[in-house]
Amino acid sequence: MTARHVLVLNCGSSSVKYQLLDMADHTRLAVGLVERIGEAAPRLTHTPADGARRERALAAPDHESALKALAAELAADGLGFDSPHLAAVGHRVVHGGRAFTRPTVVDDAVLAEIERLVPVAPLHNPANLGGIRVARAMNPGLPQVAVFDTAFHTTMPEHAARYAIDVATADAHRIRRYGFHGTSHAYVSRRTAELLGKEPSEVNVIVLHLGNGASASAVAGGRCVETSMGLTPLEGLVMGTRSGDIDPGVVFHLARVAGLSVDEADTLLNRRSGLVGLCGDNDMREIVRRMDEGDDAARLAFAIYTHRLRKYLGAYTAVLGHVDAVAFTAGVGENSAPVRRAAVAGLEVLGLAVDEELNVERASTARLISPQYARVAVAVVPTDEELEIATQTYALVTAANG
Ligand SMILES: Nc1ncnc2c1ncn2[C@@H]1O[C@H](COP(=O)(O)OP(=O)(O)O)[C@@H](O)[C@H]1O
Ligand SMILES: CC(=O)OP(=O)(O)O
Ligand SMILES: [Mg+2]
Repeated sequence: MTARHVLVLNCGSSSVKYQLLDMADHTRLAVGLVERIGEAAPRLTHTPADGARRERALAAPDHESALKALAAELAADGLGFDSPHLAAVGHRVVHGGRAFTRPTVVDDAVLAEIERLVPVAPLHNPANLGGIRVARAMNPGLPQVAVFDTAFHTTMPEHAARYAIDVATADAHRIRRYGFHGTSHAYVSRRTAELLGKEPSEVNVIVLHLGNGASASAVAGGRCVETSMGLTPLEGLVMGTRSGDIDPGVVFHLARVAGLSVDEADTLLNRRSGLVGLCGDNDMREIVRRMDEGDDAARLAFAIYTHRLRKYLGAYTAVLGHVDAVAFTAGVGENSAPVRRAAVAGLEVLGLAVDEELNVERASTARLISPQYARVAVAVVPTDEELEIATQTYALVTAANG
């Protein structure tokens, strides 16, 4: 019997998302979420293959008890960490620095390197590490594979990855553009090539991953050459709660004039800025609804968000020289026709336009929304980070065993 199930774990600071996939046909055997870890009233939601959702409150003050609880749910269906069908656990690890350019089977040296990267990803890597350690303890014989958000971006040329700051300081503290959401950018750029009937090596694609976190990438012939997130996931596009691009002088001003500590400035820019800072909401559905009712704050937030997208489309067109497609993905990119319309508005000069009838259609599969005559294809391409993590994990462990 071949073990061909892969459990994918995405451990965030206050949540654990998980999926169990059968790699023979990519069916989801279980999908679940533990949320509000370390906060009041943590909850677990578990949906097995038959769709009969189970929910329960959880006394989970930490990631360890969250993982034990999700393992118990899986075990109840005979799919626990000791299942003979389970080939590996694939972990989303946000920061892999420059060391990790591909998925990696975790051993003590790999754990130590991920730990070494905590100072450049203090919000993400500790939770990712916790997930790996607990999963390993639950079944020490099972391969644990780390799949890094940063890996896809390690092909960026130095002139895109380096900031124009003192080189010695940058090197001493590993300050450079790493980029994130790489698993999604890789998957979506590949799917976009497929949609065009081409090989990834034949096309240049701009991917706009617009979820709660949001980032853009320029992908030339299947390789990332530029991306909007930087040392941390704070740079670039306007996000749900993060500011994206800002004059670094703002931070000095907040410290010297507004009297904020470094941690307070960090919290302001990461958690109380972006859409939520501008209008009090970070859900794009709510913002569009308020805008339609004439709400000025919502209208301005939407305008700032989409203005930033147009700037990046222009910049990345210049970086790539020739663009075959722009792909919208993640929660906002896949679902918000108004955002897609506004993001390309006025960019006919770049060959960009959407066909409004196609744009407002609702579908869950990859599709083109540009008019037939358009020079550049505009596409909506649903991302699937879990499937991509599972695929990379399975490929690695089957190659190792074969
Ligand atoms: N139908 C919709 N219309 C507009 N925006 C939507 C819709 N559905 C989801 N979203 C947006 O998607 C966001 C979440 O995106 P998602 O990719 O799931 O985020 P993440 O994985 O980063 O948590 C929500 O904050 C919401 O703004
Ligand atoms: C890196 C990052 O921004 O991730 P997320 O979108 O999951 O917050
Ligand atoms: Mg997501």
